[in-house]
Amino acid sequence: MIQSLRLLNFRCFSSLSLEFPAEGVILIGENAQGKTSLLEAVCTLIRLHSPRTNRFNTLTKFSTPGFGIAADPWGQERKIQQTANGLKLKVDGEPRQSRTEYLSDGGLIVWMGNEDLSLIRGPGETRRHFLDFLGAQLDPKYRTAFTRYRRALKAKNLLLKEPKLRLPELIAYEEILIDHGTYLTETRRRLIEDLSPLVAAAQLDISGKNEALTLSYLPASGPSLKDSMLQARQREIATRQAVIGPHRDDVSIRLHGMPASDYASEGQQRTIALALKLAQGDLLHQRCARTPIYLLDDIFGELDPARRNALLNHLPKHAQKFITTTHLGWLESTEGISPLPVHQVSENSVRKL
Ligand SMILES: Nc1ncnc2c1ncn2[C@@H]1O[C@H](COP(=O)(O)OP(=O)(O)OP(=O)(O)O)[C@@H](O)[C@H]1O
Repeated sequence: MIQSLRLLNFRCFSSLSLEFPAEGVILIGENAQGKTSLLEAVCTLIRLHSPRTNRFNTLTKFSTPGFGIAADPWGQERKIQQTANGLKLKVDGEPRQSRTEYLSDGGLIVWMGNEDLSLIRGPGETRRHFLDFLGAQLDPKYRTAFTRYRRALKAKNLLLKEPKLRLPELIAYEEILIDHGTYLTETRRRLIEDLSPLVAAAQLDISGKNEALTLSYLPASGPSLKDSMLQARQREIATRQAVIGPHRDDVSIRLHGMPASDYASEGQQRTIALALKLAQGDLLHQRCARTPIYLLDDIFGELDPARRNALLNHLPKHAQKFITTTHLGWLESTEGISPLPVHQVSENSVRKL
């Protein structure tokens, strides 16, 4: 839970200091006023990750040298500062030497936005990203394996592009990829097993219908990543790119046994996307001591009252919610949310209504 948030040169905000109640807040404003940026700041501070970009530099306000975010999630004082010399991290005034160390006792986030539809319609990358964001929150070793795998994959791909084959180096990178890739593959398989019943339950909750929703993991390798990689080596050398490994995994999402991307209606696809994110939160809530913070970016205007109410009722009772919206037309027909205070975001400043 966050009680106070301070921003310096973050996106469109020069300097901002806000207080939030335990139950959360509704942030209302016209387009391009900074609503999403506020949610992004919370996500970045807690998970060192922005759902909108992989490049921290883009978070810095134009023409300023760097940004800062500070807040007090779960009673700790956390601060991150992006400077010309990189990212500086502090918890309760003490520097944290690495992102892994900073995240080791950090908090949990569930982000829900309209772009979640791409979990159903988009490329495999979006579904891998969904698993990675969850995996890294549940298990710090997952994040380490992911980072090392990605680094080794980049090096292997560069090596495969060299005019002359350097086999011993290629084999050395393959060993790193097999080691960390196997951890990622096994963890992702378990995540899908654990998520499956939760997604089906959330789907039932939101749609109100018994629509059979199933998830299955589609690894881009056989039962042994090592065997698959060895078998593919000649092909990878010929095509000059690494084609085997968790960077090519996918997740199959089926409604009534048919691929949801091709057969589900737009409304059903939206419901499935919500169910996936709710299940993500349910798993975090079940497994971890802390309740996730829910960042809901402009999704309520799009939902009918029944689905909106079902979604809100599904969230853990004491979860803090940050909800952005461009209008409050939906609020009257929504149960269980009226005590949330409303803050107006306008021209890069925020005031309580
Ligand atoms: N690095 C940056 N420096 C300064 N301004 C930025 C930066 N990045 C984005 N902006 C601007 O910040 C403003 C707020 O963007 P944000 O996405 O937070 O708005 P929003 O209120 O969520 O809008 P919408 O309702 O359209 O989603 C936009 O005008 C955007 O162009």
